[in-house]
Amino acid sequence: MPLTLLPLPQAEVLLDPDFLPPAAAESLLAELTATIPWRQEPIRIFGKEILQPRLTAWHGDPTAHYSYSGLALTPQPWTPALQQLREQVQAATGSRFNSVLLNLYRTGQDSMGWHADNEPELGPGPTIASVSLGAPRRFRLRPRQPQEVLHAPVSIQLAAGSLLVMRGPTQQHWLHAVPKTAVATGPRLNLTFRLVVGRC
Ligand SMILES: O=C(O)CCC(=O)C(=O)O
Ligand SMILES: [Fe+2]
Repeated sequence: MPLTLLPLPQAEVLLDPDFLPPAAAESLLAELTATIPWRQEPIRIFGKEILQPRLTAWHGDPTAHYSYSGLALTPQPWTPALQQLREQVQAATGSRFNSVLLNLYRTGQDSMGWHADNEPELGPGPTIASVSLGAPRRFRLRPRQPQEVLHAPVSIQLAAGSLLVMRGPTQQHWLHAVPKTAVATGPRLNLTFRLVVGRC
């Protein structure tokens, strides 16, 4: 199925629920879970140091430096599996990416809080392409200023093999999150492909 534009104001969010065939999604999940050097990074929240509620990794071109929630991330090199997925995602989106952030949500207790991917390194109106593997989880979107963008929060079930694209004004006007769930949930692995532009 092709990418389909979701009818959201001040946003360009596209979804292909069947980007990867189930068998390909499953073998990629097994390979990445086993071979990626996963880390649980500390972050500062309200002046307090805690560990992120998920495992992460950052891979990309050597020039794609990035900071994320106060962390300075130097990319690990592309692995053959990540490079192949990058090419598939580039072909499907018509966009170029030089890095990928991987998030491993080990159980339903792992999560990602409300945020926008609006770091200066991504430039204005960034395109972010998100591939999900493993257990389905709810991806939530809500307007940053509900009095300006009149729309209720949106909940999208991101299942294994799905491709979600956020581009154009999305990060400027909307926030997104992956909330915890009390439902017993196996691991979910998400990859967000990004284009980091150099700072001068
Ligand atoms: O896990 C997801 O679906 C979202 C990940 C995300 O928002 C991010 O990496 O910035
Ligand atoms: Fe994000």
